[in-house]
Amino acid sequence: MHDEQPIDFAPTLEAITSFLPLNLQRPNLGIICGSGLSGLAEDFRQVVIVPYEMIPGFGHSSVPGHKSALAFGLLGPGEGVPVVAMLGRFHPYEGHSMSTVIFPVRVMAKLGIKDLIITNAAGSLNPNIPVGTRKSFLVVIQDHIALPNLTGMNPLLGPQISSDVPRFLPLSNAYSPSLRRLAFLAAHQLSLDRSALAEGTYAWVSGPTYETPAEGRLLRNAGADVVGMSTIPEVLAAREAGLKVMVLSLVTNFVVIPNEYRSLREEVEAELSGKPIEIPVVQTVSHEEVLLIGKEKATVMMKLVEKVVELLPVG
Ligand SMILES: O=P(O)(O)O[C@H]1O[C@H](CO)[C@@H](O)[C@H]1O
Ligand SMILES: Nc1nc2[nH]cnc2c(=O)[nH]1
Repeated sequence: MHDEQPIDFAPTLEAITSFLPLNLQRPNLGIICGSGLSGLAEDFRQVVIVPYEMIPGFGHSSVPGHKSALAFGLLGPGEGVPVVAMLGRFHPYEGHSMSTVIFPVRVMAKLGIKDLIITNAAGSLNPNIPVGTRKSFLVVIQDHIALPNLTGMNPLLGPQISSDVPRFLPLSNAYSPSLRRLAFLAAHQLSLDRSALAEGTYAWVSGPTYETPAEGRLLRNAGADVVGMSTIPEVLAAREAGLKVMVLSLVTNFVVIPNEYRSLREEVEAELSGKPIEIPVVQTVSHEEVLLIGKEKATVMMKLVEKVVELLPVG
């Protein structure tokens, strides 16, 4: 599952830069576009698209709503900031190894990015974080719970990629306070409703199944606000490389976490006594719903990211 050989980035970096004009070769900022959020790159100027299939070491993103390409371009006012965006990411549930999942982040770090904005679609575990149907609900992630990390599936397991990276990476400050502040400042400057941007904890699960009600309760009781199947491997790789990280989750659905189960015994007994009771419809989540909300609400995410870029200190 983990590479034993030191990683040779040279062929990957050479392949990528061969597509790029000089001014895009050293991006300052990386953006990872989550499910349905690849539209984030539509506002790039002087855009150059490099398909993953042209990049040695990159996998193929097989999830609907994830394109499979890097987009380079300029974002923000004036000359613009050179940025690189992943239009589609890799998830372990697709069958990608952890090293493939985090490889693009390591490559973006080698290209020179200093900050990484990671976006995702996520399910809400917190009744105070509603789902983006009419309004948009974004969550600035301030912490995470990664059950795979605690159970022998940490993406950084394996030999150190170089002696420059820490063997024991501290994660108490994984989510950059300065970037998180910028998100709230940006929301204020865009006059977003206060309730449109929350702060919360992301739970990483492997997927591809969505949560059972009991799993949802477990994660909620453990302190998570939203849950998804991505992001944390990328956060770890970014922190290992010394990047500043901000994560924005677009809440696409509620995770169903009833406190009580309906009693089938009572239902059957009522039926037998001739007084059938109303059977509630059990809600389920689907990736189609995730993509629909993602598509509808990506604009707000995009505006917020653009405003953050505008507010980023120069240099
Ligand atoms: O986290 P992203 O890739 O945005 O997508 C989320 O949506 C998919 C499930 O609908 C999962 O991949 C989950 O992680
Ligand atoms: N695990 C998980 N991932 C998601 N991605 C979008 N919604 C969800 C969800 O409800 N659960």
